[in-house]
Amino acid sequence: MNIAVYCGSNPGRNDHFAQAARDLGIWIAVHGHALVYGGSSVGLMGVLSSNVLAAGGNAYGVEPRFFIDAGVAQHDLTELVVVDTMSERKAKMIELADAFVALPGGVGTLEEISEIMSCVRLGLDVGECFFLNIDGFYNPLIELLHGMEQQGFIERGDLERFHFLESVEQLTRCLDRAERTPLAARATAAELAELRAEVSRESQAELEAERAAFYAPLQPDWAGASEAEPHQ
Ligand SMILES: CC(C)=CCNc1ncnc2c1ncn2[C@@H]1O[C@H](COP(=O)(O)O)[C@@H](O)[C@H]1O
Repeated sequence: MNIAVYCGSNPGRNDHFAQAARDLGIWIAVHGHALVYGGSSVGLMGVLSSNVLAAGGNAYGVEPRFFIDAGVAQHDLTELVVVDTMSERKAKMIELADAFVALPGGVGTLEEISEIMSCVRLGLDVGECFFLNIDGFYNPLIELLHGMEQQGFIERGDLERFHFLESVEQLTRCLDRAERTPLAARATAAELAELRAEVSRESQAELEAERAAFYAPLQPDWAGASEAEPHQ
C-alpha cells in the first residue's frame, strides 16, 4: 500500500512526535508499504523519510521545485517527483497514495489533510483518512469537528470517517485493515477540480436565487435594482 504521510517541516517541541515519525517510518518499510510524502529532509518529514530508507523501504517524495532549489529535499529517495506548485504536489500525492495520515505539524500539514477530509466527506474515494493524535495534539481539531457537527455543518457519519489514533501501534493496526482502493475508482486531480468548480457554481446560483426570493416580496421595486442605484 502507498501511504501518504503529512507532517511538520519542524520537529516540534515534544520528543514523542519524532519518536512516532521514526516508528511509523520503520513500520512502513518493514511491512512492505511505501511512503508518499512531501520530499523534504527537515523536521518530522526528515525523521520519517530517513527511517523508511534506513529500514530498506521505498520513499517517494513529491516536492515543488522551489523547495529543491532551497536545498531542503531529502537525499537518496526512491524517487523525487518534481512539481511546480504546492497545489500540484497535493494533487500528485492524492493520485499516488492509497491511505492518508497526518502526524503533528503546522498549517501546511493542516492544509494537506484538510483536503483529504473534504474529499472523504464529499464521497470521493481517495482513501482513508487517519490522524496520529500523539499526546492529544489533535484534540482541538476533534473539538472543532464536533462543534461543526453540532452546528449542522457536517454529519455524524462524516466524523466517523476521520480516524484519530493515539499511538503508532493503533494507527498501524488500522492501516493494516484499510482496504486498498482500486486505482480506477479514484478521482483524478482534474475531476476533483471540476467537482469543486461545480459545487461552487451551484452554491452561487442557489445563493442568488435565495436572495432574490427573500427580497422580492419585501421590496418589489428595489429587488431588481443594481447596487449603483441604492433604494431611497
Ligand atoms: C523555503 C524553505 C527552505 C523553507 C523551510 N521550511 C520548509 N521546508 C520544507 N517544507 C516546508 C517548509 N515549510 C513548509 N513546508 C511544507 O509544508 C508542509 C508541512 O508544513 P508545516 O510544517 O506543517 O507547516 C509540507 O508539505 C512541507 O513541504
